[in-house]
Amino acid sequence: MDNDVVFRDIPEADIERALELVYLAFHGRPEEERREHHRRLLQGCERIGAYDGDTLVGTLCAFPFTMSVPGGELPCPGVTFVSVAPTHRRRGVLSGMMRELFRRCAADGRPMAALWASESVIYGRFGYGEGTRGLLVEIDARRPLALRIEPDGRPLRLVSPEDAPELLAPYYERTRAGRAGRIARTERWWREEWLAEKDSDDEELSPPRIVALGEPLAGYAIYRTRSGDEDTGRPGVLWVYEIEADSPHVAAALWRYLVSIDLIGVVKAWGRPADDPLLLFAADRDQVKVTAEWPGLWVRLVDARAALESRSWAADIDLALEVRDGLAPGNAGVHRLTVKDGVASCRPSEDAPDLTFEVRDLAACYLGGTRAAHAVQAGVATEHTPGSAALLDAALATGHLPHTVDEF
Ligand SMILES: CC(=O)SCCNC(=O)CCNC(=O)[C@H](O)C(C)(C)COP(=O)(O)OP(=O)(O)OC[C@H]1O[C@@H](n2cnc3c(N)ncnc32)[C@H](O)[C@@H]1OP(=O)(O)O
Repeated sequence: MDNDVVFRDIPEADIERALELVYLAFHGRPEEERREHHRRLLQGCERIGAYDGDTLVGTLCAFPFTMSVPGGELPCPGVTFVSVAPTHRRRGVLSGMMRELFRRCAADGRPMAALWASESVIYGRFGYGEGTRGLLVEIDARRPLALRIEPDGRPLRLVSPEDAPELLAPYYERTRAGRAGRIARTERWWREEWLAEKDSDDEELSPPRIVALGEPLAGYAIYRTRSGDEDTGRPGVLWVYEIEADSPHVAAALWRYLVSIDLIGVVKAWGRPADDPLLLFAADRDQVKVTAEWPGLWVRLVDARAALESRSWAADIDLALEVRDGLAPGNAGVHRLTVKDGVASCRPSEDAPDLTFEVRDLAACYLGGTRAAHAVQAGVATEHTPGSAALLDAALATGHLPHTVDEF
């Protein structure tokens, strides 16, 4: 650790310096409109800086999110704008900022943190585990979508981006309760992150289009399109940003609509969950292909006992869990997890452990997306009492896999 570096709040007056450091680290040179957007985001964030004397050499910011967990929700810093000056790399600056974040979380009762990683290799060492996975689904749109089920026959309607938050936000809140890993979206988040006129990564894309089905709303999709190029033969592309539906029949109607739009050769959906019903109700899996897969949200249990007590459980259980954690000392050791009539208690224990996890693997299991038995089979967790991983999995089971497309 670099002893000359101190970790403290980045005051408002240093936001401009923080942005310069972030652009330096990410090799960016955004236009003023984008910088202004970043400025506003940073103003709303908790901001931890690493200062070498007066020089800002590291930033770690966090959105004050509330995140769904099975059966409830938790306050959850959404870690973002992480950067270290090229002159100060690999001297423990990020490690120091992370420790400072965990110290603050433990002090003010925030049992978990989450982030999206620029590189998957970085955050496991800090105890973050893969909380959600995303699939890239590509659909050949030169022919109608072949379906095994009947699509909902009710009419579809287009909704303007201006009117969309009022219609979609209450619906999204309901889906959030059924899927762990989803943040509560503010009106500003809807307008600036979801429904902005321009896509920040690809300005060639159309404004967002919103299609809705049902009154009251039974499902919606948000998408953008890019026209094809006759000279090069590049097909028109439709990017699905979000699709949510009450039933597989509503989902089928939305997907069929998206695939049937004229002058579009391919529909691509980014970050779909592995349990997307489309993958089962599509009649021709040569038409609907998963072409990539990656970790989405990385989750950190800063106070594992509080986090375990805060989620719902699918079965009663009584196990001694050993957790290995070098960065959040309160987590390290054996904890007796008892779930009775759906209510969990988790206490420090002297018992011999039934299972041993690194905190990152416990975090991966926490939202329900990774099975403890897989962690044992992969050799990254140890089962001391035969059958205990299966018992834990039965208790952790959720109706839907955790999933989010809110990248931050
Ligand atoms: C949530 C987000 O914002 S994701 C964005 C992350 N930021 C970026 O990718 C911007 C460019 N990169 C950077 O600014 C820096 O390299 C950072 C922030 C990734 C790392 O900062 P550093 O201060 O160098 O990390 P630090 O010195 O604390 O590293 C701790 C350990 O992680 C390892 N590590 C850090 N970054 C990386 C990496 N990109 N690849 C592999 N290992 C890494 C270090 O080697 C070190 O390992 P050790 O403990 O075995 O010695």
